[in-house]
Amino acid sequence: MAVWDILLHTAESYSLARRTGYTTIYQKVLAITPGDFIQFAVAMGFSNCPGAPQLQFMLGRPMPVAASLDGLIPEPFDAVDSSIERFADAGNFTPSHIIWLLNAHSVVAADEVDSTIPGTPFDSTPFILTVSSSLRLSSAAHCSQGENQGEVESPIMGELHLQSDSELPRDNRTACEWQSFVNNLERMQTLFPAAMATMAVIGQDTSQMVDCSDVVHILLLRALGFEPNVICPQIPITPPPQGTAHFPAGLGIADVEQACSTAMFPTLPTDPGPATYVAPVPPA
Ligand code: HEM
Ligand SMILES: [Ca+2]
Repeated sequence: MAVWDILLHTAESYSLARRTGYTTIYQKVLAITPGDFIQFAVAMGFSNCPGAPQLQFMLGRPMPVAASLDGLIPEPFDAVDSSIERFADAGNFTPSHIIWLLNAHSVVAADEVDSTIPGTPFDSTPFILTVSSSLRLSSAAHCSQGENQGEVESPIMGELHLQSDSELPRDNRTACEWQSFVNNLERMQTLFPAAMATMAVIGQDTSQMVDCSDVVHILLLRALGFEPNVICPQIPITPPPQGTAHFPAGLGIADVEQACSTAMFPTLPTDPGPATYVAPVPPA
């Protein structure tokens, strides 16, 4: 059975779990807790995107005891001050850590911000983890959306631009950090997984956890009835994108709102052709 077949079955189990109650299904079918499953899915999902570093996966989160309180997770319409405070509360994250983590939004599409257009990407390359910060500095907004709470107009047709992803790159505490990732894949590949490893174990006693980064597939195999001593493939590691960062067709340095006061935005080429349009991603 291929890894992808296993993932497919896991997705089906997940969907079943949502319908019938997490506790029973996670424990009896998946044999891991919801927290471990979510972190496992994150490690697998990100590690399969070209350009992505392999993420650590620690096993051993307990079953949840209660729903999270409202207001702990930053909303896209929150003020920058508030988002910074929430991350600081959660795990001593600095404003820079938030920017490191927000590299994740380079492989994301939104279903709920505007439910009439599910699968709308956050950048022009939703399947590639890119150091794509540049366009979030653009002010050449003309996209027809931008009418929902937490959403602002986007510089690219078909892209959904969050208010938080628009304001953090312009704030003087985070603008230079944001810009520092442009055309610097190595920086992203080092700092993003480091911050993810910290975030993934917030509130956990890591001395009671097991580092399963190299054996994540075994969990799935066991859940599907295979013996866990099967020799499993590693998390697939895809090659990074080649070449330098570039502006999507139709945009360039004139569209960049310079927000970092200590370094100029790098000079980048623009893709040839008509103005970029980003297609929605297929439904999950
Ligand atoms: C200021 C902090 C953040 C805000 C306000 C924010 C907000 C959002 C919103 C509104 C969505 C779209 C949800 C939808 O409509 O389906 C989203 C999606 C997503 N975000 Fe963030 N986010 C933040 C930080 C992060 C961080 C730190 C990560 C990971 C390191 C992350 C990873 C993702 C992922 C993977 C999705 C896609 C989820 C899916 O496909 O269902 N976000 N975020
Ligand atoms: Ca991308």
